[in-house]
Formats: sequence, C-alpha cells, structure tokens
Amino acid sequence: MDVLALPLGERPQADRCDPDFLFASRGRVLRAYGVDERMDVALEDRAFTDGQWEEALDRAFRRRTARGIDNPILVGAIPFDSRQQARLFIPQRYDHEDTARLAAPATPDTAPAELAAVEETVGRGAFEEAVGRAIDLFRDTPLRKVVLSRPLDVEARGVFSPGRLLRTLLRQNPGAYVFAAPVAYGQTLVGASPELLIRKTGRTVVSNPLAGSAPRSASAEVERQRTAALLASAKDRTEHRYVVDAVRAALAGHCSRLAVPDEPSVIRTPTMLHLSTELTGELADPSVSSLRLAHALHPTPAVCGTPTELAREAIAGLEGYARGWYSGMVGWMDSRGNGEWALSIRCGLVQGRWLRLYAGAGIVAESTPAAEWEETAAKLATMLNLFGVGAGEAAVEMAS
Ligand SMILES: C=C(O[C@H]1C=CC=C(C(=O)O)[C@@H]1O)C(=O)O
Repeated sequence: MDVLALPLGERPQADRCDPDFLFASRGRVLRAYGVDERMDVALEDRAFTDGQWEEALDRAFRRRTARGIDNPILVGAIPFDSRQQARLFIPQRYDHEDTARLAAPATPDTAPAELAAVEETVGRGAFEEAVGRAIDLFRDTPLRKVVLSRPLDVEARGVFSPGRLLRTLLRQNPGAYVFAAPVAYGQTLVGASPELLIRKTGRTVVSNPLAGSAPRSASAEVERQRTAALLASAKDRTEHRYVVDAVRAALAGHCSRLAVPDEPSVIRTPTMLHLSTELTGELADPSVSSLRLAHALHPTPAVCGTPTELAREAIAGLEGYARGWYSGMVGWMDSRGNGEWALSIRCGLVQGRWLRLYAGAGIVAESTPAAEWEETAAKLATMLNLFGVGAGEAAVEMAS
C-alpha cells in the first residue's frame, strides 16, 4: 500500500500540518498538502505519449477550477527509467513559503540524525572496474559518454525525519532545487539538486544542463585554479558538450527561438564546481506542457549518455544496482502547463532508519577510473554534509 493512497482521516494527526511534497526554487518553497487525486503514469506509456493522460489531467484541473480553485497543480517524482510509473498527484492545497523562513531552525540546530552505519554497497573496486569497462566500450562501440553511478547506504540510530532532512538541506544549499517527494509507502526522496531540466513560464522555457565537475576548495586560490582548469579541460568540455547538444536538439523542435551560449560558465554549489550552460527558448506552441518538454529531454547525457540507447544499455550492464528514482526528475506543473522539473541528483531515498544516497559521474574516453570515483565521493558530500561527515570519512568512522 502507498502512503498517498491512505484515505482521508486515516493519517496521523501530526502529519496533517506537514506538507506531503516540497520543492524549493529561487528563494521560494512550494508546499503541497494532501493527495486529492493520484495521476500516476509511466512517461513511456501510450497513455502519456498519445496525449490521453494530459487530457485526463486537464479534465481533473477543470473540475477544480469549476469548484473555485484558482490554479490547481500536479506535483511528484519521475524515475530514471521512464517505462516505470511516476508518482504524480494533485494536492488538496498548496502554498509558497520563503526559503530562508522555512530553513530557519525552530529549535537550536542539531544534526538531523545520529548515524549507526555507512555502507559502500558498490565499492571502489567494482565502480572503477565498471568505469574501465565503459572506457573499453568507447573503443569498441559508437558509445561516446555514459554516466555511471553508485549508491551509498546510511543507517541511523533512530528514524529519519524527511522534514528535518529537508530543512537542513535548505539551510546548507539555499540556491539548490531542494525537494522532498513521497514515492512509495513510507519512502521519501529528498535532495538538493543543482540542475534544472526545464522551466516553462508562458512561452518561455529555460534549461540549465550541467556536466564537467570539480570539488570546491576552502582556499580561494585553489578554487580559482580549479575553476580555470575546469574551463580549460578538454575532457570536461566534451562531457558538457554532449549534454548541451542533446538539450539543444530536443528543445529546437519545440522552439521558434532558442538562445544557446557559445561557451559554458562555471557554477558553484556548496560542494562542487560545474560547467553550466543556460539555454533559453521561446515556444512555437505555448500550450506544450512542461511535463511534455521534460519527457522530450529525458534522459539527457547529464544522467545517461550519448547515444542515449547505448548508454542506457551500458548503465543496465555495468552499474549493478537499480537506480529507481535517482537521476529521474522531481517537480510541479500548473493547469496552464507551466512548471519546473529538476533532475533528482544529489539526493537520497529515506525509509525509516535507512537512507540510500546516490552519485554519478559522466564517463568519456579521457576519463580515469580513480578520478571518477573521487568525483562521486565529492558529489555525495551534498547529502553527507547533513550529518557533518564526508564520503570516505563516513565509511572509515563507522567501521572503527
Ligand atoms: C549525475 C550526477 O551529476 C551530473 C550533474 C552535474 C555534473 C555531472 C558530471 O560532471 O558528471 C553529472 O552529469 C550526480 O550528481 O549524480
């Protein structure tokens, strides 16, 4: 059974005032409460591709506008494999809160949980071997880029509170797309994604692909050198170009005008530096919904690879675990099709005392297995910072 399906009145009283879904973007947090109607669908199903599902959503929205609801919305999460069901629902109500206000601790700040164990379910040897095999594929097949990822399993002494994790993530990552989305009974996907897959506002669309990474440094001088090195790195620029080319190609078919900067810039998250390109377009048909555009884009080579089908096969053959919700997307869409969908990266799946974290890295011919492992460790820091430990440190600390 799914928590979203619990009939009204059967939810614990305390839950009533806790939002079921949160999504922070640009200083505001969307909070959605209660499940008015489930709208689950797999984006690869005929029901979605031939438009039936969007017609049903439109009818569901109209019923609500007829009842006086000004602008009903749909919220939820979509898995990496879009043949699998997305968890989407129309909430009973929603509001917006200032990020800073929501992030402010109600009580003195403490770590959101005390950790009992951290396990590298896919260890360094297995991950580096997979990277080596991907590099062989670049020599032997037309595969040019593949994103390989790994899980890190964290166990706490007590039950995790998704709300507390989210507030701490908001404090630590005020500029990120911070989210908490219920995905199954007792399971919540929480994260602080730096990457916007698509935002649609009227006719305007924005996508901000990232690829090509280096860790932040506490030293301003080292950080300046890393930024310059990232901008100059042929390997990172190739990795980045595959994503920008794919996003440009997917949006071009929908846009009457599309602006793509010639050169990437570098963006900073609290833990990482990334090559970044912001594409801005004008839709030829403004009625195309943000979810349809997200479907046209997904999976970009920021999470999958180039060419897409070969990369998908390589991921299935090399990763050795199921990604599930990681590297899919989380977001919202309103009754006019406006909305925002962020990639579900720098995230974890919470269930009771367990939290599975994920991180991936884009592999190209110039990659080296050791550096790609280090990159995934650096990316895991976004979530491990919740507990004040780094990836290697966490494994060592828990083992001793
Ligand atoms: C797949 C992830 O990051 C993507 C986004 C930014 C940079 C990336 C990179 O440099 O490999 C990845 O494509 C992840 O964080 O799990």
